[in-house]
Amino acid sequence: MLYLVRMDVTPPRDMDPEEFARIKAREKDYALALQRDGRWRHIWRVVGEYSNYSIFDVAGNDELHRILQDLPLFPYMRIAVTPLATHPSDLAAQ
Ligand SMILES: O=C(O)CC1=CCC(=O)O1
Repeated sequence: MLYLVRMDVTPPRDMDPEEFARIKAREKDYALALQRDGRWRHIWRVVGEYSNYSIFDVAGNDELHRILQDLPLFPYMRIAVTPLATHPSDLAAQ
């Protein structure tokens, strides 16, 4: 199943910048591993915001929830998930 996910990151004001840099490095490693295995299909920065839009291709809600919950930045994120279905006018679906 495909999901559009928006992640909005709010770094804690009082966190040591070096600690936050370490969390971001772990986040990047985690995201790259999921991109390499094909489950995190795309990630785009939202212009002017500390946010991204991502496309995930996973078995279903439970797998996506586990992936999102294990994000190192999860405690500092608001996440919105939109499940995607095939559009009848999609050329690829003809
Ligand atoms: O910077 C972000 O948008 C949060 C994030 C998700 C994966 C990653 O590497 O950073």
